[in-house]
Amino acid sequence: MIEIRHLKKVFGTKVVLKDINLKIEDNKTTYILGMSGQGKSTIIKHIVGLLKPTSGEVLVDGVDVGKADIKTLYEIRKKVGFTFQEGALFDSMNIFDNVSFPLVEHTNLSKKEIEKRVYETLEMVGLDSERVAKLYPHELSGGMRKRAATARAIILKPKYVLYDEPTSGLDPIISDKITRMIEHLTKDFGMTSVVISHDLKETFKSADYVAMLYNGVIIEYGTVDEFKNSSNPIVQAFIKGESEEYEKIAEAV
Ligand SMILES: Nc1ncnc2c1ncn2[C@@H]1O[C@H](COP(=O)(O)OP(=O)(O)OP(=O)(O)O)[C@@H](O)[C@H]1O
Repeated sequence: MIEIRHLKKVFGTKVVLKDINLKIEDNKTTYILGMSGQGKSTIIKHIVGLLKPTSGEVLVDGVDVGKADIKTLYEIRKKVGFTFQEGALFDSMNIFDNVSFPLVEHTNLSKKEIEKRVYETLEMVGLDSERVAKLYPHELSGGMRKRAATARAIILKPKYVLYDEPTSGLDPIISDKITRMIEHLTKDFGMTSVVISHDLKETFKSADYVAMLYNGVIIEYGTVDEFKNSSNPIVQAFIKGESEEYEKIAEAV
């Protein structure tokens, strides 16, 4: 399980995360929602140790990531795959080299075994492996690039996968396909997915749990139905996309 306890993060004088408490259930898909700039990416960067908490802790299977030494961090990164918005793939490498990169870095598998695993994983994310392996990222569509980035994130067969806005910039049909891919990886391969999103349609389709971040804390957490029925006015304004209402409440608190 991933557990976040009293996580606080301050950049300079800016308090981005005040007191985050969240348990990510195993083998489920948890969506983290919130307006731009609220700190959603900042939360998941703590899970893989790319950022250190100002205070509080992030535990991955009981191990405190913020206090982990390099060797422990290396083990955690094998367990937690992630795809980030920026720099998801290396532009100068073809898809095969991009996807095989973690295997080359973290394992002693033979060339033949690596090849087998890369091709299998490309198929798992719904890509035609023979066709895309030799292509470069710029030769793929946006949706295909997200799938290839996911292939790289899951190539080490991680227990947890973190997705940073996997459907942003994609049309509704491709977004649906990406959501189905995440569902497939969670349900059929027993992964635990954490998805950062603004996309309510996709969230409501496939989330087991939804957490909403606002003003440095998680203001709502529950199943999709619980979330939709939240009595929190900020959650309701966010769901309805009512900017005036949202700002009015935000100013009042
Ligand atoms: N390394 C950093 N140094 C300084 N400030 C940072 C750093 N990383 C993030 N921030 C600031 O923290 C805030 C939250 O950023 P973050 O990217 O986590 O938000 P987000 O909710 O994921 O936003 P979006 O939905 O737009 O991606 C922003 O104000 C950002 O400028």
